[in-house]
Amino acid sequence: MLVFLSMARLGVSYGRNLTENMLHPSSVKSYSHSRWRVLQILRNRLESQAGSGHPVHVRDHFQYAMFFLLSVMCYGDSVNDIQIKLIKEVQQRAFYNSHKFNILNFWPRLTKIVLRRRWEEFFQLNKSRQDVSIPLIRARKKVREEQTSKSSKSTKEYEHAVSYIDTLLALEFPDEKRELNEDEIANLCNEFLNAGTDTTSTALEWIVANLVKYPQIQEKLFMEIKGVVGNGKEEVEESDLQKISYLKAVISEGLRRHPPGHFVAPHAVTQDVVLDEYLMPKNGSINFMVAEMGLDPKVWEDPMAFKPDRILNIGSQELDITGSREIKMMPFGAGRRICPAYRLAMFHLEYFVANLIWKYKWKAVDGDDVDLAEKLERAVVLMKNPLQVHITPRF
Ligand code: HEM
Repeated sequence: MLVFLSMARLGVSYGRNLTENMLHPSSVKSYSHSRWRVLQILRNRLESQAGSGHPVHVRDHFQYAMFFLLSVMCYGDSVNDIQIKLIKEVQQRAFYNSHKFNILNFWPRLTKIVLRRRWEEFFQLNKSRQDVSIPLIRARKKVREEQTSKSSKSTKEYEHAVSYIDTLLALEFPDEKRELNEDEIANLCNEFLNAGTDTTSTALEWIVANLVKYPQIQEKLFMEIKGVVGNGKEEVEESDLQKISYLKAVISEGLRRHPPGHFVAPHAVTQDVVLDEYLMPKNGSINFMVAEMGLDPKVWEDPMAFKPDRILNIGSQELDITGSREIKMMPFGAGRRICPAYRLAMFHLEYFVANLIWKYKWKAVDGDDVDLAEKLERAVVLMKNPLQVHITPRF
């Protein structure tokens, strides 16, 4: 457990900074090839299920797409389909079992005796993640060394894209004068994938669910995309996205109404603070009710409704989702510990929503309304009844 806790600290001080660096717009741009590749894979998966005549269950396809994309950003472009499936399998097993291990944080000396089996299970699970991660780290290291020794002349931008591992391999602890070891790198990769995949794929499912439930909003979005992209193009390109203001409004409204996490990670109070006559003592643990904020009727009129126009109507003062000017909603947290990948997540949501709506008409399964009931699954709030749809190619 000590290993686990020290990695949590590493995650804060180093992992966070590095995640921010590699998610800088200039690094993100070099992944456009991978995004296009993942979009093709996602479309093939959706179409092959639609072709069977059965409704399409989107969740697994969306999760797979996000695992694929973030695995490439983490381990480099050479990870293959089989490896992605393995990464997804071990990451999800760890994620869905994580609640069982919280208790091990308390009195480790005692739990090592009375909960010996659970400790074994925890180490086993951790080992299975490392067994998948470490060969990928070594493979990436080799690719990088080969690229450097050949001083590769490839003009393909994606072959030079900096992966998360590259940034970790280049790191040296200033005080200890040592590099990160493989276990530490693997743990930071686990954090990267864990924090980024289910959150983004869940947000995608909620947003598409609302576009299925409200076909007039879906149609409006389609027409707005058409106005920018024009006829005859297969892809909504990344440079098109920022021109479609209704798209950003749909995504923001989706995150307001259905933030994937209803809380942020626990924070600590650094000094005694009195708020509304309540004392929050120094070192007290504190959290924020993210979902409640987005549904506050004092801030949002008719808060339960899905109305992207309300975001457009905010006007010239664009909605601030980072909480730097005001806090009306904070799906990514706010302040110093805001999600380091919030721009990337917004960008992925815009890219996939735009391209999926551009390519297909999405309809509810005959006679069914879309049920927006929620279910808490570990830290993420999912659709209780996973979305099922019919899709028809538009062109
Ligand atoms: C819609 C998608 C996403 C949502 C809603 C989301 C939301 C959040 C929230 C609420 C936090 C906690 C902030 C706090 O404690 O104050 C967080 C932290 C974090 N997120 Fe995201 N996130 C998303 C996508 C991503 C992606 C794609 C990545 C990585 C590629 C990522 C990496 C992280 C990391 C590493 C942390 C921990 C940062 C720290 O320890 O300071 N997230 N995210």
